[in-house]
Amino acid sequence: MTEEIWIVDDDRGVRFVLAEVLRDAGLAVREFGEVGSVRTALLDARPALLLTDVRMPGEDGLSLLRELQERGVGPVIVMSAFTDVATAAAAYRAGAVDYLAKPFDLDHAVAVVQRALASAAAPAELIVEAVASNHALLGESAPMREVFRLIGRVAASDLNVLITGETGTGKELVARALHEESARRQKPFVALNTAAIPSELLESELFGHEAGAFTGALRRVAGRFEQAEGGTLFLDEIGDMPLALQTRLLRVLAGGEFYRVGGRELIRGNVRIVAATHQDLSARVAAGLFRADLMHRLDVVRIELPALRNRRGDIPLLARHFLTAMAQDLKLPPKRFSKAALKLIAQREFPGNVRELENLCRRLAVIAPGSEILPTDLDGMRGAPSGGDWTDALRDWAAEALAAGEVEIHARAREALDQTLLQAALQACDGHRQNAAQALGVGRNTLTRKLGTSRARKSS
Ligand SMILES: Nc1ncnc2c1ncn2[C@@H]1O[C@H](COP(=O)(O)OP(=O)(O)OP(=O)(O)O)[C@@H](O)[C@H]1O
Repeated sequence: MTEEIWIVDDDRGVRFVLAEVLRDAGLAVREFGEVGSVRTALLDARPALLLTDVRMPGEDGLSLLRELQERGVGPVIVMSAFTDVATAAAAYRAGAVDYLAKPFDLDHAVAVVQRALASAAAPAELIVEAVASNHALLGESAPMREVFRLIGRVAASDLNVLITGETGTGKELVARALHEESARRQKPFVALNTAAIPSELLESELFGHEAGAFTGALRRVAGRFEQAEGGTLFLDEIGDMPLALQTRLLRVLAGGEFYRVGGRELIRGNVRIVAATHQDLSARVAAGLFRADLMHRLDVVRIELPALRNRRGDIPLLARHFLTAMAQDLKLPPKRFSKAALKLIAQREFPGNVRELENLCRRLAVIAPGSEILPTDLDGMRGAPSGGDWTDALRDWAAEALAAGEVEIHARAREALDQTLLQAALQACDGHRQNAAQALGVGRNTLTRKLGTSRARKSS
């Protein structure tokens, strides 16, 4: 008998089109509208592969998935319209080999099924196929799918995680997702930014203090460790932690016990540590600024968040999400991006990463006049001054001029700079010298003199 693909979905339409396209691909298919009938069928048959929706009336697909996992039935591919990191992580935890975000492209669905069948003999590598959502952590690029996969894998464990990535790449969101996906989710998630707190206060901030421990300590205060009891403590910018405190933290992590500042009572804590840094921690270790043993203790699992410029594929999804969310938050009429505007945005550099994109969308939601955002709305809306383009060109020019043995290149460059700025300002101010001088932040006389020099040069 040909081995069958089983499709479990309460939506008859989805079952129908999926079954059709799989049959067209030469596969045998059997359809189920609910979990109960799958259970009955399992009494005398086994599928080659099972595709199941996660949310169905009555029993859901995830409990079926767990059950199949225990009985060694698989592989299973999960389908869901709730394509957030939480659903993806839960699916992988329960043993799914792949994930299809609804609505899915049918060719893509066939490819995913064929790939799962091909690798069914070998232990399947878990891949998030397409995760797009209106939940917190968004992304559909390959590097972000890898991040989701890691979150799904390690969230349930108590392993310490180190999240690295440039500023604004979403490190705190990942820390929260790790917490939300863990058994600790009912307990507190406590965040502490090590760089934002003066070093002399950091110890009592972390471990708390007793009344009278230092001047001004009137009452006993619980530190972040105690506040996070049973939950997750997120230590942001860990690379900036002073060395003395690193030693103390290491001892606490090794022994699981600590004293409040000025206290005698030994406190035993049960806290999962998730740390983050935008710095190269190994370089800090090499420079003697960070303890190697502490790094190893924190860096049990590492999640590296890619810079936004290295996952430009995520920009349209994020931009649309931020624009809609901002309009909703601010109770403004909804706006959307024109294709051309979105294309321009996706080409930007974003040194401030997702945070910078979020800020840009916030401004567009408020400022752009029409309901459709056009390329012209982006004029003058730099996330951060780039400067990169022309200074790069200047550097190349200088390198060439020097290589060619030219002299007095500084004077020539200054002259070119002055003239370029002057002409741009005059043009912007319709030739009005006083306004142009003001716009540039130079005196009118300076402007006239500089214009004079250029004329004198040209006529000589
Ligand atoms: N993948 C993402 N999906 C949706 N929002 C995101 C994503 N990544 C970042 N953001 C948003 O961008 C902003 C910055 O994210 P977050 O604070 O997590 O970055 P960070 O890496 O911790 O930054 P820093 O190093 O400066 O503390 C937040 O408002 C966050 O909600």
